[in-house]
Amino acid sequence: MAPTRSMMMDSPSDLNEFVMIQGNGVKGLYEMGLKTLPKQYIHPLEERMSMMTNKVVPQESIPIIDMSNNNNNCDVEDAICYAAEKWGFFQVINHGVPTQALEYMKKSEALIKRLLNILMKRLNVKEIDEIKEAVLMGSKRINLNYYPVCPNHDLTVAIGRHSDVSTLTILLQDQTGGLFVRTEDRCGWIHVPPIPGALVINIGDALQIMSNGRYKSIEHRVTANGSKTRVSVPIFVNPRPSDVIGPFLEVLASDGEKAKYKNVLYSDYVKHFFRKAHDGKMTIEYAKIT
Ligand SMILES: O=C(O)CCC(=O)C(=O)O
Ligand SMILES: [Fe+2]
Repeated sequence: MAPTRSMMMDSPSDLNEFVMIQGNGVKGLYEMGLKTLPKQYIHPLEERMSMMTNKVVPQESIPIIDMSNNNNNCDVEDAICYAAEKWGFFQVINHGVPTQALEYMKKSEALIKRLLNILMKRLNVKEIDEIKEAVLMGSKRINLNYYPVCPNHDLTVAIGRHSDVSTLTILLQDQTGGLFVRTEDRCGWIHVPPIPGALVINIGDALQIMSNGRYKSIEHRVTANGSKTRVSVPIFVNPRPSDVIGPFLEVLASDGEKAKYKNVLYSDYVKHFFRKAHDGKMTIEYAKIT
């Protein structure tokens, strides 16, 4: 029997050629009509959501913050800073950003600045001057993530456990669901339910470092789905590659706090992240003072 296209996909080099080099992605595999998951995508047992060690905690939920609550701006600021300190993840509604793609990218700038102003004020950074603005949001990247329907979806993950290397990430997701955030005790996962019109905000490693650990960059992952496709559009707000990041002096000066992280060149930090497969929160160890 002549080998079929799907049989060829069992060979790691053919699969790599088709998905990566020819740029077809996993979308190409889906369109080919594969009925079973190529074995290279099968994840070890301990990474699968079906395992007890990965239990979903349905009663927990990340905060949902109404940004239009202008009568009491202090409440909005408190809610954002508390969410950034405790959860590292929150959803915002009534944020003033249109959610149609191109407009979303253009108009997100004002929301990013508002969030960073609020978060900086709490760190004793009174003003975001040009230098601070560059280090906080000097470069941005937008991704368009398409997650096709996946055969044997329980044997794999769509995106493995990781934390983002950004300052902040702003994410627009469709109504499929599947994004999970690590619980504080690290024993379970909390689903981030799609809310029409909402944006998901998370703190990235760069802001965890610059805030000397006050704001948390939390591990998250995306599960594969056996019946529905999923689309998400994250905007990663980053320092520039040439920036050196470390705890802000204002944070350390406030109460003589000791630096938990050393100064690192941001491009080195990002290189370190991409040097290995997604592995939870391991990247930040690179900047930790031990
Ligand atoms: O698609 C999602 O919900 C999350 C994507 C993500 O975590 C990432 O691109 O870093
Ligand atoms: Fe992420």
